[in-house]
Amino acid sequence: MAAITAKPFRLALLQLGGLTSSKSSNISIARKAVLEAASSTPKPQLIVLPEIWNSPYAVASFREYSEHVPKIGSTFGAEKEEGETVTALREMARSAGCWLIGGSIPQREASTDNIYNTCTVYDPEGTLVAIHQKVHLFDIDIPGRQTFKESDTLTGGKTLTTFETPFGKIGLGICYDIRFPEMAMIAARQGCVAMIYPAAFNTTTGPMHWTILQKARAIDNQIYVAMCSPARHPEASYQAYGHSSVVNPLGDVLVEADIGPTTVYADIDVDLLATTRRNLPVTIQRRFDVYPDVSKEFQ
Ligand SMILES: O=C(O)CCC(=O)C(=O)O
Repeated sequence: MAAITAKPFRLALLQLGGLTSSKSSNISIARKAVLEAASSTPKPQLIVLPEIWNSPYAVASFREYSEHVPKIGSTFGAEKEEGETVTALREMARSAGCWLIGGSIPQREASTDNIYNTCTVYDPEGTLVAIHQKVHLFDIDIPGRQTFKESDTLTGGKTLTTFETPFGKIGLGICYDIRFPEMAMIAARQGCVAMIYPAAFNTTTGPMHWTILQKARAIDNQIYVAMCSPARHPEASYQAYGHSSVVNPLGDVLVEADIGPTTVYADIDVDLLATTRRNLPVTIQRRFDVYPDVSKEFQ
């Protein structure tokens, strides 16, 4: 188990409202919210946007709204080909002077023509520091209530993603990824202080599982867990759950939005990570020598 080296930091989750089918208007909404959060006191070090905020959350829209995402390490102003949302996100991070988890956007990979649900992360200079392509695609069918099949348009990512900041290592997932506990466990064991999920649950599975999943990932792994949703929009084809929230390593909900547009803030107390792990030492009591490999059992 990698040691956690982290410093206290403040997290802001932007539950964007008023999103429409206009990408440029959605970018303006995001920019305004990022700059407002950055000018709040105390200033947050890390700002998070929700899942698929620049496009309608609809399988039929992802290709039309998709953009080119350049390579990790690419710097502000250096990429001529990148999509307009990536350029805007770099500029937001720079103007805000904060780390920015840019929610997720549809990404088109030119070499394969695949479309991904992709989260990009920027440092305060606007350098692209991490890219997470949603690994577990949201394909569910609850008859009469919620049916969605991302795999009609999207391809699942093939890698897990963490990134380093001056205040600690952060693990990334996107929405449905939270249902797969291995991702959070691996990130925690690699030294992450938090798992952060841009997300957009719905009004069926949100009330069922949104909070309990965050608590489960937090308690299992003794880390912070955050999910950032868009606000509910009565006219949208997909009704997002809202309720952006942060859960601490003990499983307490530190902050939870309602359904409307808002920004919620949480202070990440790294001492609590150490105390929780000392008092309830499950992280060092795991018996990997006993657990069989069950990865083939359900195939
Ligand atoms: O897991 C769920 O219930 C919702 C997931 C979802 O909405 C998504 O992955 O976009």
